[in-house]
Amino acid sequence: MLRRIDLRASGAPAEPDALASVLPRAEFDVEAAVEAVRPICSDIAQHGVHALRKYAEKFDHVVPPSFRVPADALDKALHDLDPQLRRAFEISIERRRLVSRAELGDHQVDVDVASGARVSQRMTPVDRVGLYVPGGVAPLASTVIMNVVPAQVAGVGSLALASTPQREFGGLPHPSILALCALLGVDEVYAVGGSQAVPMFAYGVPGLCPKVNMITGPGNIYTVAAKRLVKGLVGIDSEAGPTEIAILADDSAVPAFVAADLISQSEHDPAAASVLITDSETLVAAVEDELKLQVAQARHAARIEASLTGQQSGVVLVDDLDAGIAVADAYAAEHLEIQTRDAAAVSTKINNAGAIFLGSWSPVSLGDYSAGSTHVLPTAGCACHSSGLNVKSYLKAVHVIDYSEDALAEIADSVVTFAEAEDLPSHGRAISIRQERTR
Ligand SMILES: NC(=O)c1ccc[n+]([C@@H]2O[C@H](COP(=O)([O-])OP(=O)(O)OC[C@H]3O[C@@H](n4cnc5c(N)ncnc54)[C@H](O)[C@@H]3O)[C@@H](O)[C@H]2O)c1
Ligand SMILES: N[C@H](CO)Cc1c[nH]c[nH+]1
Ligand SMILES: [Zn+2]
Repeated sequence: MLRRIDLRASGAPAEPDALASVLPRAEFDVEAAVEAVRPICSDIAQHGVHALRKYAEKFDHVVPPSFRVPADALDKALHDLDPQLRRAFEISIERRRLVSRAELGDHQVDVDVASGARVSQRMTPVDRVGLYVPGGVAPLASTVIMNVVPAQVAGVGSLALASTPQREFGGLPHPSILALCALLGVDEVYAVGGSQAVPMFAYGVPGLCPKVNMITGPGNIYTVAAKRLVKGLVGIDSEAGPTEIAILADDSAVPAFVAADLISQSEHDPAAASVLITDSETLVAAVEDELKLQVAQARHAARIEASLTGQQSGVVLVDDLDAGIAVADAYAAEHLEIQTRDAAAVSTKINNAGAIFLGSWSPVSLGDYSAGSTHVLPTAGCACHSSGLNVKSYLKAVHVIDYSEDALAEIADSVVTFAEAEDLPSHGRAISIRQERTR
């Protein structure tokens, strides 16, 4: 089922870039999708609600009676929430909040670089954030938690949240998403799908949604492309697109677990990527057998099969564990599972991954819902430069500079020299004028 990329004894490229270029990746990438969403973004910027209606009809096949979800719909969703599901939500919130508070840490910086010369750093939250929760393929209620909890812990003052309108629910987002918003105290909720919600948040829509300063949350390739387009006008978190799982495994891995974990992430999207990296032919054969059995029993078999057989998925065969580590690092997976002997030790050799799951008992699905970690993670190789969504994503570092007259005098010549070297003498003058005044 999985295509094979055999790097054994072939002198696999040593440089990470060259190695990455022979690994499985999607053909239709974010850059390609940018051209599809560019006109949508400018249409919404110019024509607001009118354009939102047009694209809701086209992509979501329902036009909500009101794009802003009424307060009573939020209350009703929470009231009607199944108690067992509510308990699962609460556990997930509790764990994500515990970890978020720890992420906040103690970031007070006050440094006296010389006598009377102090540089401090204050962390300030982004004022207003637009959060996106995917709902096109499946209603990802857990993504409400992954967005809202760290934003609240960071102290973001104004939170707006959007998710796809659902025909089945009269154009409202899925009730489980609304219930979680109510549970977490988010009352500004929109029934707007990803490639429309991003420009709505970025430009603002008069009479509906005030502009935000930052947009976070995952989505399909179009949602991610829209975020790339508006980046700069607003802040964005990492590009968290179609899900990826890479599993680095040796012959100690349990084939049924490996297959189940590959399938679990393929369930998200025909464009999702599932990659097995191993030096064991025996494991590959056993995983293939398991895939056949397990895919046949899966509710979303067609979607899973499309993902597993797509060119973004595959088995990468390597000579040994060290070669596997190099492949995993070059691939920079959103999720990397390590199912080898001494997985913890192996993980210390990995630099590039959105999140790392150790051993047989920490599958990605656990992280998706209830581990306490984030599930909004960088995809398409972005894990080599970006982090998953966390409390710090919503904070800005502001340096505060406080020098006394004597401390400035002490460094004045140095600054003037530096300014001259850059041919910016007026910069130097702003220093020397102060020295003249005080003489
Ligand atoms: N990386 C992460 O952290 C992470 C987390 C959760 C989910 N995901 C991914 O999120 C995605 C969820 O899929 P979804 O479809 O439900 O996402 P979604 O909610 O982002 O997409 C639905 C929206 O896509 C837009 N759209 C659809 N077709 C379009 C087209 N042809 N042109 C322009 N826009 C179009 C519309 O706005 C539609 O409302 C999956 O790919 C999943 O793997 C990623
Ligand atoms: N695996 C997804 C992150 O890529 C997150 C998710 C939400 N629900 C289920 N899974
Ligand atoms: Zn998932």
